[in-house]
Amino acid sequence: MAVKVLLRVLAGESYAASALDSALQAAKLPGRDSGLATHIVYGALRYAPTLQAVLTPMLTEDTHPKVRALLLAGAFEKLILGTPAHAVVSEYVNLARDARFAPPALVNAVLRRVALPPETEETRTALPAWMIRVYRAAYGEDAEPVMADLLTPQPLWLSLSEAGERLLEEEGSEVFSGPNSVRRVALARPLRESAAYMQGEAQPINPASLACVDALGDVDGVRVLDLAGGMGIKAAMLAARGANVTSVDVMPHKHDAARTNLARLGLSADFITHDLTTPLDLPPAALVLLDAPCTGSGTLRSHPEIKLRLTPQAVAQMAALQARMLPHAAAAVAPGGVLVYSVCSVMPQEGQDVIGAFLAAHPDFAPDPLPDLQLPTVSAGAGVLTVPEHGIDGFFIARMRRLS
Ligand SMILES: C[S@@+](CC[C@H](N)C(=O)[O-])C[C@H]1O[C@@H](n2cnc3c(N)ncnc32)[C@H](O)[C@@H]1O
Repeated sequence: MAVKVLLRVLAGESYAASALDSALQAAKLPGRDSGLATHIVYGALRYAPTLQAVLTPMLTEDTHPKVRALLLAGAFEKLILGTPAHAVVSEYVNLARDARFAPPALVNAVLRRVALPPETEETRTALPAWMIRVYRAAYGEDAEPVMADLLTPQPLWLSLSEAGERLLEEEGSEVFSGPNSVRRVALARPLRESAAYMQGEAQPINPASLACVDALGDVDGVRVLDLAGGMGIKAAMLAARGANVTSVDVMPHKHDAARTNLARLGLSADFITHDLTTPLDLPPAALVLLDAPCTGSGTLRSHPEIKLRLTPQAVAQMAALQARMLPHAAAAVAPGGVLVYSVCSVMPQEGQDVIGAFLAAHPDFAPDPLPDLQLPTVSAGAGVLTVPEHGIDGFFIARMRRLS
């Protein structure tokens, strides 16, 4: 199952999370087996650049993607997970033969021979040189532990009410501490089957994602525009804090998912379908959040496949889209009001550069001090970057005030 999921993700057909989720739901594996399948999929993707560097010279250009996916999983088990080599070889040869996935003799030869490459920065971090430079520039001395952390399994973060915490513990889940109202949780059963989730007492959210909401300050009783609101994770947090939320996104099906999720949480918001690269015809609001579409480069621990696809050209394209959306978000801010811009990316082009160019062209806006985000951050131009360590995502967050 892990190999089939890897095949879909490597072909660019799906993100790992959704491909794995549907495969796990269909397969109904016992808990330990689904844990192992999850570990193989994410681990193989996290280490893929390093593992592919040693596998590729042993293959030919026309080696089938199925064979590549199978060998990637096998190499991960042998070289990173530390499964005994003879067990990996025999299991993957059987799999290749029984599932008709690959020529067994090839699998046997490659998995016997494959070994870790000599250590360089790139093989150690499983990141391309240009991304290593981005991490070093953003985090300085902290870059090394940050990049090491990106290779480890991602914890589950839940925003929990007291009742939610109690319900999870009653089911045998472990609830650990966490920043803000978010807790790190080790689940005893799938989240969607837990009473806490079904009763609307738990919402998955990364602490850095919640920090974007924190950046708005006190929202209780305030009308808030949640621009690029997507499936409404931040809209839910805003509504839970008493905001009167209008969520805008270009994709109507995301509104449906957001409405369903808000209803589960006993919350509500208004939804507007609109392309934010064009003017937004809404009365100005005191608080506006633009959580812009981005490359997701700050989420490599939970979405390791992103690093396999990301190119400097894709970063530039995303930055151009963000720069087109920001002035329309700004026009929706009432005089004296606040605009928060956030992206789950650590690329300077999508964060500080977009904001720097915006502020230079809009003298009616000025950087405004951020409230305490309760997370480690480093400064990045007129905003901050959260430090993507210990399972916290890397977000760029800037807060600006409209002066007139
Ligand atoms: C980072 S996601 C938003 C996540 C969301 N704020 C949340 O917390 O759940 C970015 C969103 O931007 C939306 N988007 C992309 N291009 C857009 C456009 N031109 N106009 C409006 N929304 C757009 C995408 O559909 C996506 O939902």
